[in-house]
Amino acid sequence: MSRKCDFLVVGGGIAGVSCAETLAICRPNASILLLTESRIVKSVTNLVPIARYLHKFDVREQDVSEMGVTIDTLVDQLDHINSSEHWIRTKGGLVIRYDYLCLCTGGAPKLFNLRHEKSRIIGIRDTDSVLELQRRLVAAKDVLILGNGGIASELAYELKDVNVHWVVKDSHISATFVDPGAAEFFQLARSEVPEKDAHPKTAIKRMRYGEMMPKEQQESSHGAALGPDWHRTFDLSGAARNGDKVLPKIYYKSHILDYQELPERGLAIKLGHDDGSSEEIVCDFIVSATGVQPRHEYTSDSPITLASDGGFAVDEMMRTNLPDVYAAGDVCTASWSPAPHWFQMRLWTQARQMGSMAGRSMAAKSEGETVYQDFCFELFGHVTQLFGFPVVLLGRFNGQDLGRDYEILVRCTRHKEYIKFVLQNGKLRGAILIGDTDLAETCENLILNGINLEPYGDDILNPDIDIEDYFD
Ligand SMILES: Cc1cc2nc3c(=O)[nH]c(=O)nc-3n(C[C@H](O)[C@H](O)[C@H](O)COP(=O)(O)OP(=O)(O)OC[C@H]3O[C@@H](n4cnc5c(N)ncnc54)[C@H](O)[C@@H]3O)c2cc1C
Ligand SMILES: NC(=O)C1=CN([C@@H]2O[C@H](COP(=O)(O)OP(=O)(O)OC[C@H]3O[C@@H](n4cnc5c(N)ncnc54)[C@H](OP(=O)(O)O)[C@@H]3O)[C@@H](O)[C@H]2O)C=CC1
Repeated sequence: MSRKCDFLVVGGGIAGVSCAETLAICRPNASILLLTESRIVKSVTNLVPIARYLHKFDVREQDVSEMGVTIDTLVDQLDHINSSEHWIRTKGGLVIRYDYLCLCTGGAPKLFNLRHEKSRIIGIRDTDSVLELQRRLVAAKDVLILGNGGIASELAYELKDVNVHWVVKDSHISATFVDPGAAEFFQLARSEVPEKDAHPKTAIKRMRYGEMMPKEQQESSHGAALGPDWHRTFDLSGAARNGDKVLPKIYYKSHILDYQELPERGLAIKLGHDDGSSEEIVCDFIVSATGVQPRHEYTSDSPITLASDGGFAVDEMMRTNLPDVYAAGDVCTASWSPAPHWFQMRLWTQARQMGSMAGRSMAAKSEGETVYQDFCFELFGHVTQLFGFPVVLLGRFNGQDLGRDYEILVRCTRHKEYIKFVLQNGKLRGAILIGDTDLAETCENLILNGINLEPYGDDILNPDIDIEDYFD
Protein backbone atom coordinates (compact mmCIF):
# COMPACT_ATOMS: atom_id res chain seq x y z
CA MET A 1 0.00 0.00 0.00
CA SER A 2 1.44 3.46 -0.77
CA ARG A 3 0.58 7.13 -0.88
CA LYS A 4 2.26 10.37 -2.09
CA CYS A 5 2.63 13.83 -0.57
CA ASP A 6 4.60 16.96 -1.37
CA PHE A 7 5.87 17.48 2.19
CA LEU A 8 6.23 14.71 4.77
CA VAL A 9 6.89 15.75 8.39
CA VAL A 10 7.71 13.03 10.95
CA GLY A 11 6.98 13.73 14.64
CA GLY A 12 4.03 15.30 16.45
CA GLY A 13 5.99 17.35 18.97
CA ILE A 14 6.48 21.10 18.88
CA ALA A 15 9.10 20.92 16.12
CA GLY A 16 7.02 18.73 13.79
CA VAL A 17 3.77 20.59 14.32
CA SER A 18 5.49 24.01 13.91
CA CYS A 19 7.06 22.75 10.68
CA ALA A 20 3.76 21.42 9.30
CA GLU A 21 1.87 24.58 10.29
CA THR A 22 4.52 26.79 8.64
CA LEU A 23 4.33 24.71 5.45
CA ALA A 24 0.54 25.07 5.45
CA ILE A 25 0.98 28.85 5.52
CA CYS A 26 3.79 29.02 2.94
CA ARG A 27 2.38 26.38 0.57
CA PRO A 28 -1.41 26.30 1.22
CA ASN A 29 -2.15 24.18 -1.88
CA ALA A 30 0.52 21.59 -1.28
CA SER A 31 -0.13 18.16 0.22
CA ILE A 32 1.35 18.07 3.73
CA LEU A 33 1.38 14.85 5.75
CA LEU A 34 2.28 14.69 9.47
CA LEU A 35 3.34 11.17 10.45
CA THR A 36 3.60 10.56 14.17
CA GLU A 37 3.70 7.49 16.37
CA SER A 38 1.51 9.01 19.08
CA ARG A 39 -2.10 10.23 18.73
CA ILE A 40 -1.27 13.16 20.99
CA VAL A 41 0.38 16.08 19.20
CA LYS A 42 1.66 19.29 20.72
CA SER A 43 1.13 22.77 19.36
CA VAL A 44 1.99 26.27 20.49
CA THR A 45 -0.83 28.46 21.77
CA ASN A 46 -1.09 31.90 23.40
CA LEU A 47 2.15 33.05 21.80
CA VAL A 48 2.86 36.35 23.55
CA PRO A 49 5.86 38.55 22.64
CA ILE A 50 7.60 39.73 25.78
CA ALA A 51 10.34 41.51 23.87
CA ARG A 52 11.24 41.99 20.21
CA TYR A 53 12.47 38.45 19.67
CA LEU A 54 11.40 36.74 22.91
CA HIS A 55 8.07 34.96 23.26
CA LYS A 56 6.27 33.19 26.01
CA PHE A 57 3.74 30.56 25.02
CA ASP A 58 1.66 27.67 26.22
CA VAL A 59 1.75 24.20 24.76
CA ARG A 60 -1.53 22.53 23.90
CA GLU A 61 -1.85 18.76 23.66
CA GLN A 62 -4.51 17.67 21.21
CA ASP A 63 -5.62 14.58 19.36
CA VAL A 64 -3.97 14.29 15.98
CA SER A 65 -7.43 14.34 14.33
CA GLU A 66 -7.86 17.96 15.45
CA MET A 67 -4.91 19.13 13.35
CA GLY A 68 -7.04 21.00 10.86
CA VAL A 69 -7.82 20.31 7.20
CA THR A 70 -4.67 21.73 5.62
CA ILE A 71 -2.49 19.06 7.24
CA ASP A 72 -3.12 15.34 6.69
CA THR A 73 -2.11 13.14 9.60
CA LEU A 74 -1.20 9.51 10.00
CA VAL A 75 -0.49 7.64 13.24
CA ASP A 76 2.31 5.22 12.49
CA GLN A 77 6.04 4.93 13.04
CA LEU A 78 8.77 5.84 10.57
CA ASP A 79 10.83 2.72 9.94
CA HIS A 80 13.03 3.31 6.88
CA ILE A 81 13.99 6.22 4.60
CA ASN A 82 14.96 5.71 0.95
CA SER A 83 16.33 9.18 0.27
CA SER A 84 17.58 8.45 -3.26
CA GLU A 85 14.09 7.41 -4.46
CA HIS A 86 12.26 9.81 -2.09
CA TRP A 87 10.07 7.37 -0.14
CA ILE A 88 9.77 6.12 3.42
CA ARG A 89 8.26 2.95 4.86
CA THR A 90 6.35 2.92 8.13
CA LYS A 91 6.38 0.14 10.74
CA GLY A 92 2.82 -0.55 9.56
CA GLY A 93 4.21 -1.37 6.10
CA LEU A 94 2.90 1.75 4.33
CA VAL A 95 5.18 3.31 1.67
CA ILE A 96 4.90 7.10 1.45
CA ARG A 97 6.53 8.95 -1.45
CA TYR A 98 7.52 12.54 -0.75
CA ASP A 99 9.18 15.51 -2.41
CA TYR A 100 10.54 16.94 0.85
CA LEU A 101 10.97 15.20 4.24
CA CYS A 102 11.49 16.76 7.68
CA LEU A 103 12.57 14.59 10.63
CA CYS A 104 11.30 15.92 13.98
CA THR A 105 11.50 12.76 16.09
CA GLY A 106 12.70 14.51 19.22
CA GLY A 107 14.70 13.11 22.05
CA ALA A 108 14.69 10.54 24.84
CA PRO A 109 15.94 10.83 28.41
CA LYS A 110 19.66 10.11 28.68
CA LEU A 111 19.37 7.78 31.67
CA PHE A 112 22.05 7.28 34.25
CA ASN A 113 22.77 3.70 35.10
CA LEU A 114 25.64 1.63 36.25
CA ARG A 115 24.69 -1.28 34.05
CA HIS A 116 22.74 -2.63 36.99
CA GLU A 117 19.11 -3.45 37.38
CA LYS A 118 17.24 -0.45 35.93
CA SER A 119 13.80 -1.17 37.38
CA ARG A 120 14.15 1.55 40.00
CA ILE A 121 15.50 4.27 37.72
CA ILE A 122 13.05 6.40 35.73
CA GLY A 123 13.43 9.27 33.27
CA ILE A 124 10.87 11.94 32.48
CA ARG A 125 10.01 12.73 28.86
CA ASP A 126 6.31 12.60 28.09
CA THR A 127 2.97 12.06 29.75
CA ASP A 128 3.47 8.30 30.10
CA SER A 129 6.70 8.82 32.01
CA VAL A 130 5.01 11.29 34.36
CA LEU A 131 2.19 8.81 34.98
CA GLU A 132 4.88 6.25 35.86
CA LEU A 133 6.42 8.79 38.26
CA GLN A 134 3.01 9.40 39.82
CA ARG A 135 2.44 5.68 40.23
CA ARG A 136 5.73 5.21 42.01
CA LEU A 137 5.24 8.25 44.23
CA VAL A 138 2.04 6.86 45.73
CA ALA A 139 3.99 4.47 47.94
CA ALA A 140 7.28 6.38 48.08
CA LYS A 141 8.80 8.03 51.12
CA ASP A 142 12.24 8.86 49.73
CA VAL A 143 13.13 9.78 46.13
CA LEU A 144 16.57 10.55 44.75
CA ILE A 145 16.77 13.13 41.94
CA LEU A 146 20.00 12.93 39.95
CA GLY A 147 20.89 15.89 37.77
CA ASN A 148 20.99 19.64 38.06
CA GLY A 149 19.06 20.97 35.08
CA GLY A 150 15.52 21.81 34.07
CA ILE A 151 13.69 18.65 35.12
CA ALA A 152 15.54 18.24 38.41
CA SER A 153 14.86 21.87 39.32
CA GLU A 154 11.16 21.51 38.54
CA LEU A 155 10.81 18.23 40.44
CA ALA A 156 12.74 19.53 43.46
CA TYR A 157 10.24 22.37 43.60
CA GLU A 158 7.07 20.45 42.86
CA LEU A 159 7.38 17.11 44.66
CA LYS A 160 5.55 17.09 47.98
CA ASP A 161 4.87 14.63 50.81
CA VAL A 162 8.08 12.80 49.94
CA ASN A 163 11.65 13.22 51.14
CA VAL A 164 13.65 14.49 48.16
CA HIS A 165 17.37 13.75 48.00
CA TRP A 166 18.78 15.98 45.25
CA VAL A 167 22.22 14.88 44.07
CA VAL A 168 24.12 17.39 41.94
CA LYS A 169 27.66 17.40 40.55
CA ASP A 170 27.92 21.16 41.00
CA SER A 171 28.36 23.42 43.99
CA HIS A 172 24.99 25.14 43.40
CA ILE A 173 21.54 24.12 42.19
CA SER A 174 20.05 24.52 38.68
CA ALA A 175 23.51 24.94 37.18
CA THR A 176 22.38 24.42 33.56
CA PHE A 177 20.33 27.61 33.88
CA VAL A 178 21.68 29.82 36.62
CA ASP A 179 24.83 30.85 38.47
CA PRO A 180 25.57 30.43 42.17
CA GLY A 181 24.11 33.84 42.99
CA ALA A 182 20.75 33.10 41.41
CA ALA A 183 20.76 29.63 42.99
CA GLU A 184 21.18 31.28 46.38
CA PHE A 185 18.35 33.69 45.54
CA PHE A 186 16.04 30.76 44.79
CA GLN A 187 16.99 28.93 47.95
CA LEU A 188 16.51 31.92 50.20
CA ALA A 189 13.14 32.55 48.59
CA ARG A 190 12.16 28.97 49.41
CA SER A 191 13.56 28.72 52.91
CA GLU A 192 12.49 32.13 54.20
CA VAL A 193 8.98 33.47 54.45
CA PRO A 194 9.30 37.21 53.79
CA GLU A 195 8.05 39.20 56.80
CA LYS A 196 4.83 41.03 56.13
CA ASP A 197 5.41 44.42 54.38
CA ALA A 198 9.18 43.84 54.60
CA HIS A 199 11.33 46.11 52.39
CA PRO A 200 14.33 43.95 51.56
CA LYS A 201 17.48 45.84 50.62
CA THR A 202 18.59 46.00 46.99
CA ALA A 203 22.24 45.11 46.52
CA ILE A 204 24.35 45.77 43.41
CA LYS A 205 27.64 43.94 43.04
CA ARG A 206 30.23 43.77 40.26
CA MET A 207 32.54 40.74 40.14
CA ARG A 208 35.27 39.63 37.84
CA TYR A 209 35.09 36.10 36.46
CA GLY A 210 37.35 34.51 39.05
CA GLU A 211 35.32 35.77 42.01
CA MET A 212 32.02 34.37 41.07
CA MET A 213 32.60 30.74 40.21
CA PRO A 214 33.96 28.25 42.78
CA LYS A 215 37.35 27.14 41.46
CA GLU A 216 36.36 23.63 40.45
CA GLN A 217 33.29 25.01 38.72
CA GLN A 218 35.13 27.26 36.34
CA GLU A 219 36.00 24.76 33.63
CA SER A 220 32.77 22.87 33.35
CA SER A 221 30.50 24.19 30.63
CA HIS A 222 26.89 23.81 30.66
CA GLY A 223 24.98 23.48 27.75
CA ALA A 224 7.06 14.63 22.48
CA ALA A 225 8.24 15.98 25.41
CA LEU A 226 6.71 17.86 28.18
CA GLY A 227 7.45 21.48 28.88
CA PRO A 228 6.23 24.47 30.86
CA ASP A 229 3.78 23.60 33.66
CA TRP A 230 3.89 19.85 32.92
CA HIS A 231 4.08 19.34 36.68
CA ARG A 232 0.95 21.36 37.36
CA THR A 233 -1.30 18.86 35.63
CA PHE A 234 -0.17 15.96 37.79
CA ASP A 235 -0.37 15.36 41.52
CA LEU A 236 3.26 14.74 42.43
CA SER A 237 2.64 13.72 46.07
CA GLY A 238 4.42 10.95 47.86
CA ALA A 239 3.43 8.81 50.81
CA ALA A 240 5.39 10.66 53.46
CA ARG A 241 2.47 12.96 54.36
CA ASN A 242 4.87 15.56 55.75
CA GLY A 243 2.11 18.14 55.98
CA ASP A 244 4.13 21.29 55.33
CA LYS A 245 6.53 21.45 52.38
CA VAL A 246 9.85 19.79 53.22
CA LEU A 247 12.76 21.28 51.28
CA PRO A 248 14.91 18.85 49.33
CA LYS A 249 18.10 17.63 50.98
CA ILE A 250 20.76 18.73 48.51
CA TYR A 251 24.00 16.80 48.08
CA TYR A 252 26.42 19.18 46.34
CA LYS A 253 29.46 18.04 44.32
CA SER A 254 28.23 14.48 44.62
CA HIS A 255 27.59 11.49 42.40
CA ILE A 256 26.24 7.95 42.69
CA LEU A 257 29.02 5.43 43.27
CA ASP A 258 26.83 2.35 43.49
CA TYR A 259 23.38 1.14 44.40
CA GLN A 260 21.71 -2.15 45.12
CA GLU A 261 18.19 -3.44 45.45
CA LEU A 262 16.88 -3.86 48.99
CA PRO A 263 14.03 -6.35 49.05
CA GLU A 264 10.79 -4.57 50.04
CA ARG A 265 12.46 -1.20 50.58
CA GLY A 266 13.99 0.05 47.36
CA LEU A 267 17.59 0.99 46.82
CA ALA A 268 20.62 1.35 49.06
CA ILE A 269 22.59 4.09 47.26
CA LYS A 270 26.21 4.87 47.90
CA LEU A 271 27.01 8.54 47.21
CA GLY A 272 30.52 9.79 46.57
CA HIS A 273 31.47 13.40 47.30
CA ASP A 274 34.20 15.36 45.52
CA ASP A 275 36.09 15.65 48.81
CA GLY A 276 36.58 11.87 48.75
CA SER A 277 34.03 11.05 51.44
CA SER A 278 30.96 8.90 50.83
CA GLU A 279 27.64 8.13 52.46
CA GLU A 280 24.74 5.76 52.01
CA ILE A 281 21.08 6.68 51.64
CA VAL A 282 18.00 4.52 51.10
CA CYS A 283 15.42 5.57 48.49
CA ASP A 284 12.41 4.04 46.84
CA PHE A 285 13.61 4.99 43.33
CA ILE A 286 15.86 7.33 41.35
CA VAL A 287 14.66 9.97 38.88
CA SER A 288 17.43 10.34 36.34
CA ALA A 289 17.05 13.96 35.21
CA THR A 290 20.35 13.71 33.41
CA GLY A 291 19.71 15.19 30.02
CA VAL A 292 18.20 14.30 26.69
CA GLN A 293 19.60 12.47 23.70
CA PRO A 294 18.38 12.76 20.09
CA ARG A 295 15.97 9.95 19.12
CA HIS A 296 16.06 8.37 15.64
CA GLU A 297 15.03 4.71 15.79
CA TYR A 298 14.81 4.20 12.01
CA THR A 299 17.16 3.34 9.14
CA SER A 300 18.06 5.09 5.88
CA ASP A 301 19.55 4.03 2.52
CA SER A 302 22.48 6.39 3.08
CA PRO A 303 23.82 7.41 6.49
CA ILE A 304 22.51 10.71 7.86
CA THR A 305 25.49 12.66 9.18
CA LEU A 306 25.41 12.84 12.96
CA ALA A 307 26.97 15.52 15.16
CA SER A 308 29.10 14.54 18.16
CA ASP A 309 26.04 14.52 20.46
CA GLY A 310 24.21 12.04 18.20
CA GLY A 311 21.85 14.59 16.66
CA PHE A 312 21.32 14.95 12.90
CA ALA A 313 23.78 17.62 11.76
CA VAL A 314 21.79 20.41 10.07
CA ASP A 315 22.90 23.61 8.34
CA GLU A 316 21.31 27.03 8.81
CA MET A 317 18.49 25.99 6.46
CA MET A 318 17.85 22.90 8.65
CA ARG A 319 19.07 20.62 5.84
CA THR A 320 20.72 17.27 6.59
CA ASN A 321 23.34 15.79 4.26
CA LEU A 322 20.66 13.77 2.37
CA PRO A 323 18.89 15.44 -0.58
CA ASP A 324 15.56 17.07 0.38
CA VAL A 325 15.79 15.66 3.93
CA TYR A 326 15.54 18.23 6.73
CA ALA A 327 15.51 17.94 10.53
CA ALA A 328 14.39 20.15 13.44
CA GLY A 329 13.98 20.12 17.22
CA ASP A 330 15.66 17.85 19.78
CA VAL A 331 16.59 15.28 17.10
CA CYS A 332 18.98 17.68 15.34
CA THR A 333 22.18 19.47 16.18
CA ALA A 334 22.86 22.96 14.91
CA SER A 335 25.98 22.47 12.78
CA TRP A 336 26.29 25.90 11.21
CA SER A 337 28.65 28.50 12.65
CA PRO A 338 26.31 30.16 15.14
CA ALA A 339 25.82 33.90 15.61
CA PRO A 340 27.89 35.28 18.52
CA HIS A 341 24.87 35.48 20.85
CA TRP A 342 23.20 32.16 20.06
CA PHE A 343 23.76 28.54 21.01
CA GLN A 344 21.59 25.41 20.94
CA MET A 345 19.69 24.18 23.96
CA ARG A 346 17.07 21.46 23.55
CA LEU A 347 14.04 23.52 24.53
CA TRP A 348 10.50 24.05 23.30
CA THR A 349 11.58 27.55 22.45
CA GLN A 350 14.11 26.27 19.93
CA ALA A 351 11.99 23.32 18.75
CA ARG A 352 9.37 25.84 17.62
CA GLN A 353 11.94 28.11 15.98
CA MET A 354 13.71 25.25 14.19
CA GLY A 355 10.45 23.61 13.05
CA SER A 356 9.27 26.89 11.58
CA MET A 357 12.65 27.54 9.93
CA ALA A 358 12.61 24.07 8.35
CA GLY A 359 9.08 24.70 7.05
CA ARG A 360 10.09 27.99 5.47
CA SER A 361 13.23 26.48 4.02
CA MET A 362 11.43 23.50 2.43
CA ALA A 363 8.67 25.72 1.01
CA ALA A 364 11.23 28.08 -0.53
CA LYS A 365 13.23 25.22 -2.03
CA SER A 366 10.06 23.75 -3.58
CA GLU A 367 9.45 27.05 -5.38
CA GLY A 368 13.06 27.78 -6.29
CA GLU A 369 13.14 30.75 -3.93
CA THR A 370 15.80 31.85 -1.43
CA VAL A 371 15.12 32.45 2.26
CA TYR A 372 17.41 33.63 5.01
CA GLN A 373 17.76 32.29 8.52
CA ASP A 374 15.16 33.65 10.96
CA PHE A 375 16.39 36.44 13.19
CA CYS A 376 15.68 34.32 16.32
CA PHE A 377 18.96 32.50 15.62
CA GLU A 378 20.86 35.74 16.21
CA LEU A 379 20.17 35.74 19.94
CA PHE A 380 19.57 32.95 22.45
CA GLY A 381 16.37 33.71 24.32
CA HIS A 382 14.35 31.54 26.71
CA VAL A 383 11.38 32.32 28.94
CA THR A 384 10.52 29.91 31.73
CA GLN A 385 9.61 29.55 35.39
CA LEU A 386 11.96 28.27 38.09
CA PHE A 387 11.00 27.84 41.74
CA GLY A 388 7.90 29.87 41.15
CA PHE A 389 9.71 32.88 39.63
CA PRO A 390 9.51 34.08 36.01
CA VAL A 391 12.94 33.65 34.42
CA VAL A 392 14.32 35.14 31.20
CA LEU A 393 17.67 33.92 29.86
CA LEU A 394 19.33 35.94 27.11
CA GLY A 395 22.51 35.57 25.09
CA ARG A 396 25.42 33.96 26.89
CA PHE A 397 23.62 34.22 30.21
CA ASN A 398 26.12 32.09 32.11
CA GLY A 399 29.19 33.33 30.26
CA GLN A 400 29.06 30.27 28.00
CA ASP A 401 32.20 30.06 25.84
CA LEU A 402 33.35 33.53 26.89
CA GLY A 403 36.54 32.17 28.37
CA ARG A 404 37.55 33.99 31.55
CA ASP A 405 37.73 37.63 30.56
CA TYR A 406 34.27 38.76 31.49
CA GLU A 407 32.66 40.26 34.54
CA ILE A 408 29.19 40.20 35.96
CA LEU A 409 27.05 42.92 37.44
CA VAL A 410 24.30 41.73 39.75
CA ARG A 411 21.31 43.50 41.24
CA CYS A 412 19.42 41.49 43.79
CA THR A 413 16.42 42.16 46.01
CA ARG A 414 15.51 39.17 48.11
CA HIS A 415 12.22 37.51 47.27
CA LYS A 416 11.74 40.06 44.45
CA GLU A 417 14.34 39.99 41.69
CA TYR A 418 17.75 38.78 40.66
CA ILE A 419 19.29 40.50 37.64
CA LYS A 420 22.66 39.44 36.29
CA PHE A 421 24.45 41.12 33.39
CA VAL A 422 27.38 39.34 31.76
CA LEU A 423 29.76 42.04 30.47
CA GLN A 424 32.75 41.55 28.19
CA ASN A 425 34.89 44.55 27.10
CA GLY A 426 32.10 46.81 28.38
CA LYS A 427 29.45 45.15 26.18
CA LEU A 428 26.47 43.16 27.37
CA ARG A 429 26.89 39.52 26.28
CA GLY A 430 24.17 37.85 28.33
CA ALA A 431 21.59 38.33 31.06
CA ILE A 432 19.61 36.38 33.64
CA LEU A 433 16.39 38.18 34.62
CA ILE A 434 14.51 36.61 37.55
CA GLY A 435 11.30 38.29 38.71
CA ASP A 436 9.20 40.91 36.94
CA THR A 437 12.10 43.07 35.79
CA ASP A 438 10.69 44.44 32.48
CA LEU A 439 14.26 44.49 31.19
CA ALA A 440 14.04 41.79 28.51
CA GLU A 441 13.69 44.10 25.50
CA THR A 442 16.32 46.53 26.78
CA CYS A 443 18.75 43.65 27.27
CA GLU A 444 17.98 42.30 23.78
CA ASN A 445 18.87 45.71 22.32
CA LEU A 446 22.01 46.10 24.42
CA ILE A 447 23.27 42.65 23.45
CA LEU A 448 22.48 43.03 19.73
CA ASN A 449 23.70 46.64 19.42
CA GLY A 450 26.91 45.98 21.35
CA ILE A 451 26.75 49.43 22.99
CA ASN A 452 29.73 50.16 25.23
CA LEU A 453 28.28 50.35 28.74
CA GLU A 454 31.50 51.26 30.54
CA PRO A 455 30.64 54.98 30.77
CA TYR A 456 27.52 54.09 32.81
CA GLY A 457 29.38 52.03 35.41
CA ASP A 458 27.15 50.34 37.98
CA ASP A 459 24.42 52.85 37.28
CA ILE A 460 23.35 50.57 34.48
CA LEU A 461 21.59 48.54 37.16
CA ASN A 462 20.72 51.39 39.48
CA PRO A 463 17.07 50.72 40.39
CA ASP A 464 16.43 54.46 40.55
CA ILE A 465 17.47 54.89 36.93
CA ASP A 466 15.18 53.60 34.21
CA ILE A 467 17.74 52.24 31.77
CA GLU A 468 15.03 51.69 29.17
CA ASP A 469 14.93 55.49 28.73
CA TYR A 470 18.73 55.63 28.38
CA PHE A 471 18.75 53.44 25.36
CA ASP A 472 15.33 53.76 23.76
C1 LIG B 1 9.94 16.94 31.65
C2 LIG B 1 10.36 17.95 30.62
C3 LIG B 1 10.08 19.30 30.86
C4 LIG B 1 10.45 20.25 29.92
N1 LIG B 1 10.17 21.57 30.17
C5 LIG B 1 10.51 22.49 29.24
C6 LIG B 1 10.21 23.86 29.48
O1 LIG B 1 9.67 24.23 30.52
N2 LIG B 1 10.54 24.76 28.51
C7 LIG B 1 11.15 24.38 27.36
O2 LIG B 1 11.43 25.24 26.52
N3 LIG B 1 11.47 23.07 27.11
C8 LIG B 1 11.15 22.13 28.03
N4 LIG B 1 11.45 20.82 27.80
C9 LIG B 1 12.16 20.47 26.55
C10 LIG B 1 11.12 20.37 25.43
O3 LIG B 1 10.06 19.56 25.83
C11 LIG B 1 11.78 19.78 24.19
O4 LIG B 1 12.92 20.49 23.86
C12 LIG B 1 10.81 19.87 23.00
O5 LIG B 1 9.56 19.35 23.35
C13 LIG B 1 11.36 19.10 21.82
O6 LIG B 1 10.36 19.07 20.84
P1 LIG B 1 10.51 18.05 19.60
O7 LIG B 1 9.29 18.24 18.77
O8 LIG B 1 11.83 18.21 19.00
O9 LIG B 1 10.51 16.60 20.26
P2 LIG B 1 9.37 15.78 21.01
O10 LIG B 1 8.48 16.66 21.78
O11 LIG B 1 10.10 14.65 21.71
O12 LIG B 1 8.49 15.16 19.82
C14 LIG B 1 8.97 14.11 19.01
C15 LIG B 1 7.76 13.49 18.34
O13 LIG B 1 8.21 12.51 17.37
C16 LIG B 1 7.48 11.31 17.55
N5 LIG B 1 8.33 10.22 17.05
C17 LIG B 1 9.53 9.81 17.53
N6 LIG B 1 10.02 8.81 16.78
C18 LIG B 1 9.10 8.57 15.77
C19 LIG B 1 9.03 7.66 14.66
N7 LIG B 1 9.99 6.77 14.42
N8 LIG B 1 7.94 7.72 13.84
C20 LIG B 1 6.94 8.61 14.08
N9 LIG B 1 6.95 9.51 15.10
C21 LIG B 1 8.02 9.48 15.94
C22 LIG B 1 7.20 11.27 19.06
O14 LIG B 1 6.11 10.42 19.33
C23 LIG B 1 6.85 12.75 19.32
O15 LIG B 1 5.51 12.98 18.96
C24 LIG B 1 11.10 19.85 28.72
C25 LIG B 1 11.38 18.50 28.48
C26 LIG B 1 11.01 17.56 29.42
C27 LIG B 1 11.33 16.13 29.14
N1 LIG C 1 12.13 25.21 32.45
C1 LIG C 1 12.78 24.74 31.39
O1 LIG C 1 13.18 25.48 30.49
C2 LIG C 1 13.01 23.28 31.31
C3 LIG C 1 13.73 22.78 30.25
N2 LIG C 1 13.94 21.42 30.17
C4 LIG C 1 14.73 20.91 29.04
O2 LIG C 1 14.42 19.55 28.79
C5 LIG C 1 15.59 18.81 28.49
C6 LIG C 1 15.72 17.67 29.48
O3 LIG C 1 15.87 18.22 30.79
P1 LIG C 1 16.98 17.62 31.79
O4 LIG C 1 16.96 16.13 31.73
O5 LIG C 1 16.83 18.32 33.10
O6 LIG C 1 18.35 18.04 31.07
P2 LIG C 1 19.36 19.24 31.40
O7 LIG C 1 20.32 19.23 30.28
O8 LIG C 1 18.63 20.49 31.71
O9 LIG C 1 20.12 18.78 32.76
C7 LIG C 1 20.84 17.57 32.83
C8 LIG C 1 21.60 17.62 34.14
O10 LIG C 1 22.08 16.33 34.47
C9 LIG C 1 23.48 16.41 34.68
N3 LIG C 1 24.04 15.09 34.35
C10 LIG C 1 24.19 14.55 33.12
N4 LIG C 1 24.68 13.28 33.26
C11 LIG C 1 24.82 13.04 34.60
C12 LIG C 1 25.27 11.95 35.39
N5 LIG C 1 25.67 10.81 34.82
N6 LIG C 1 25.28 12.08 36.74
C13 LIG C 1 24.88 13.23 37.32
N7 LIG C 1 24.42 14.33 36.65
C14 LIG C 1 24.40 14.21 35.30
C15 LIG C 1 23.94 17.53 33.78
O11 LIG C 1 25.20 18.01 34.24
P3 LIG C 1 26.22 18.60 33.12
O12 LIG C 1 25.49 19.73 32.44
O13 LIG C 1 27.38 19.02 33.94
O14 LIG C 1 26.48 17.45 32.20
C16 LIG C 1 22.82 18.52 34.04
O15 LIG C 1 23.00 19.17 35.28
C17 LIG C 1 16.76 19.78 28.56
O16 LIG C 1 17.05 20.23 27.25
C18 LIG C 1 16.21 20.95 29.38
O17 LIG C 1 16.77 22.20 29.00
C19 LIG C 1 13.46 20.55 31.11
C20 LIG C 1 12.72 21.03 32.17
C21 LIG C 1 12.43 22.43 32.33
